[in-house]
Amino acid sequence: MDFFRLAKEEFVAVVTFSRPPANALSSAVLKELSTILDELETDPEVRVVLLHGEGRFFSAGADIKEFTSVASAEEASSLSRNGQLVMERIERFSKPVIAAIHGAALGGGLELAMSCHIRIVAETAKLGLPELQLGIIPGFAGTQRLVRYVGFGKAAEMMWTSEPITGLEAVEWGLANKAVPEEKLLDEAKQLAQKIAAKSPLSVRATIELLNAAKEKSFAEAVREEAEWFGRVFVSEDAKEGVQAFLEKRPPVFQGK
Ligand SMILES: C/C=C/C(=O)SCCNC(=O)CCNC(=O)[C@H](O)C(C)(C)COP(=O)(O)OP(=O)(O)OC[C@H]1O[C@@H](n2cnc3c(N)ncnc32)[C@H](O)[C@@H]1OP(=O)(O)O
Repeated sequence: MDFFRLAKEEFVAVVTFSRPPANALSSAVLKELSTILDELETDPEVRVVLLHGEGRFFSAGADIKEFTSVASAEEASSLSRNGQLVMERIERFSKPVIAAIHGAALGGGLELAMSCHIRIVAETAKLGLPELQLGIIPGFAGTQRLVRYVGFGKAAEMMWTSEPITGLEAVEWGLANKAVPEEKLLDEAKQLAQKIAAKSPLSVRATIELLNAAKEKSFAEAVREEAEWFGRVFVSEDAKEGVQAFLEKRPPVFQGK
């Protein structure tokens, strides 16, 4: 691996993005991230993925230096589509993906963070979509995900001014779950990851599918799916264990079966 390091701690895979100086998202980075996701998806020892950046930033976005070799509209569209597919893969990943964001998550860096299921931010982190400053637009689905988190007006303002918001503002605006002092960021994110990893991977997976269903299906269709998932999960060994543990007044131990 050239751009990421992987450490597994008690069902949590900590994925460290390390591409100095800015953790810029080149095509090669996106390809490697995809390969890592393939590996983590089938690893039974991994129940939650925690993504963070090494160095000064989570990620300063797509690799601007790479843009100079993009010659045509078709090539640029394909760069955008390729990034969108990786982001979509993360949003649909069968295990929770948490982003721990410090320094800056700008452009593609914020688009990556927005495709994760949960964002924990450093209070002082800067989050923004500054692409219009470069005379371009967000291309890794940022125009669509940002508006879902913060609404039309704030999304428009963030893009049109190119000005980032702080981690604290991101929580106020609904873009991040929790803001903490930067020195506590990784610990807080790991604690959250551990809490989720203690749940049954089957019920967690079902909720990811259902949360994503809200994105594209009608309410009626999605709640029908909820009932189907409810049935599937209800007859699992983990469901028996959860109920038994409650009755025996002890914490459940889930096996993912
Ligand atoms: C479809 C997706 C599209 C996109 O994502 S477009 C990109 C959107 N992102 C941006 O526009 C952010 C660009 N970067 C910045 O605004 C600033 O940088 C920062 C705020 C992140 C940091 O500013 P400061 O602390 O003054 O540092 P520094 O000297 O500007 O950057 C440090 C080194 O990092 C490189 N760098 C920063 N961002 C990128 C990037 N997105 N792609 C490639 N390189 C980047 C710089 O060039 C420099 O490098 P060197 O030390 O060699 O001069």
